[in-house]
Amino acid sequence: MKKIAVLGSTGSIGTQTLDVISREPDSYEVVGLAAGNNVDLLLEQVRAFRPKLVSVGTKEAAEALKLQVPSGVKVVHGEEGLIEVAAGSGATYVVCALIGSIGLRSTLAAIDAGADIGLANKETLVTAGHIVMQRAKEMGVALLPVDSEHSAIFQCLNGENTKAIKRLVLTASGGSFRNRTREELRGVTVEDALKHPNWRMGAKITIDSATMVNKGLEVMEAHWLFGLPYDRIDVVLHPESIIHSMVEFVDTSVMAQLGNPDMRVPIQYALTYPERKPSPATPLDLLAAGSLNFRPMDFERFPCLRMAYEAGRAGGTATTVFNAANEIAVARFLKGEIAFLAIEDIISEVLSRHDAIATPDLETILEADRWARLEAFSR
Ligand SMILES: NC(=O)C1=CN([C@@H]2O[C@H](COP(=O)(O)OP(=O)(O)OC[C@H]3O[C@@H](n4cnc5c(N)ncnc54)[C@H](OP(=O)(O)O)[C@@H]3O)[C@@H](O)[C@H]2O)C=CC1
Ligand SMILES: CC(=O)[C@@H](O)[C@H](O)COP(=O)(O)O
Ligand SMILES: [Mn+2]
Repeated sequence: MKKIAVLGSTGSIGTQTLDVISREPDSYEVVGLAAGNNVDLLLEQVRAFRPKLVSVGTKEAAEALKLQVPSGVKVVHGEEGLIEVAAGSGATYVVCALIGSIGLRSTLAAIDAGADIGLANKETLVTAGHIVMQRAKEMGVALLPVDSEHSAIFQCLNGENTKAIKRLVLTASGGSFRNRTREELRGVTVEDALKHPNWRMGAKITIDSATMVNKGLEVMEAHWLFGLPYDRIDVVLHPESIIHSMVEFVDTSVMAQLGNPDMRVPIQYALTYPERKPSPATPLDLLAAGSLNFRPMDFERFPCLRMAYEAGRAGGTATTVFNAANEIAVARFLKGEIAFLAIEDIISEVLSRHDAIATPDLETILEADRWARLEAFSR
């Protein structure tokens, strides 16, 4: 039986993780849950899964929750609370499903505690990929990708020698505005931006998908997970989101992983690897799908993806700053403070004011993250 902690249990990935877990109650024991503000849903989860340790965003929320949880459940809060659930709940497997670089320190804490990691929180790798990968290697823990593209690549690789890989091809749906010109992006609303054509996800990643920042973060995530340089990681537009990504090998063979868009499949694979189990997802019917389409990526139309490659190639704190500036810009767009196109302007301006530091230590990364957030607030 796996002892599981879920960081971000009330979110899109967190709730789907608990759905997967609830279908195999004899295989998992939930020992820790962590959330932000959604105390009501967290309380429901506590009642259903009976973890011993839970964390919420604030002290006030923790005080309220303490009055309602069954006796014996310890309630903690804040980033230290996340770290306690990650490293002090007795979990042997931690699902990192927080949104944003707030997931970095708790993911590192889980690795240091020797837990295997199911990693959805891509911002952690973008922010500090060299530290996370090195720490996982030193601790001998598995870092299993949850993100659909990286799970697809992981499944296609299936133990192949990295030397046999020619390139990775990440598929991109194009997001909510894929059929609009740049001119047509002026004045788009938050509501429109939140309508992803294929996936139902949290708000931040849905906006990232529309700006193509999500694919940029995923290129960086692939760089760290699979150890390939940026010129061997490509992106292709695939509006159906049925091929989740591909690997081209040196002998010209291409392996692809296909399936209907349903995150419970990669979540479950990360939990059961190397085994496969039946899934509640709807089986793929290629005859019903009819055709699969592909278009080249247009870096003029999606400048955030170009900036992501540039930041990735610059390396060091450039990717930290790219991510942090984007997090603030997206939060401001969601609050209605800035226009959709201002997201890319903010990322560009903040990056242009930053001199990247190569191979930064954790404190340097946290400092770059703080600096970029302040800069992005003031644009
Ligand atoms: N959703 C998807 O289908 C996919 C998501 N991913 C990645 O997975 C990660 C999670 O995404 P998603 O599930 O969509 O995000 P959501 O916004 O739906 O969920 C985020 C979770 O993190 C919690 N959280 C946010 N801030 C804090 C904080 N400061 N302290 C404690 N908890 C916090 C939220 O708690 P609360 O709601 O209680 O405030 C919630 O549980 C992201 O990195 C995303 O890029 C990758 C592939 C697909
Ligand atoms: C489900 C998942 O993994 C998301 O990251 C998804 O990839 C978003 O789709 P696009 O970024 O391709 O629109
Ligand atoms: Mn993805």
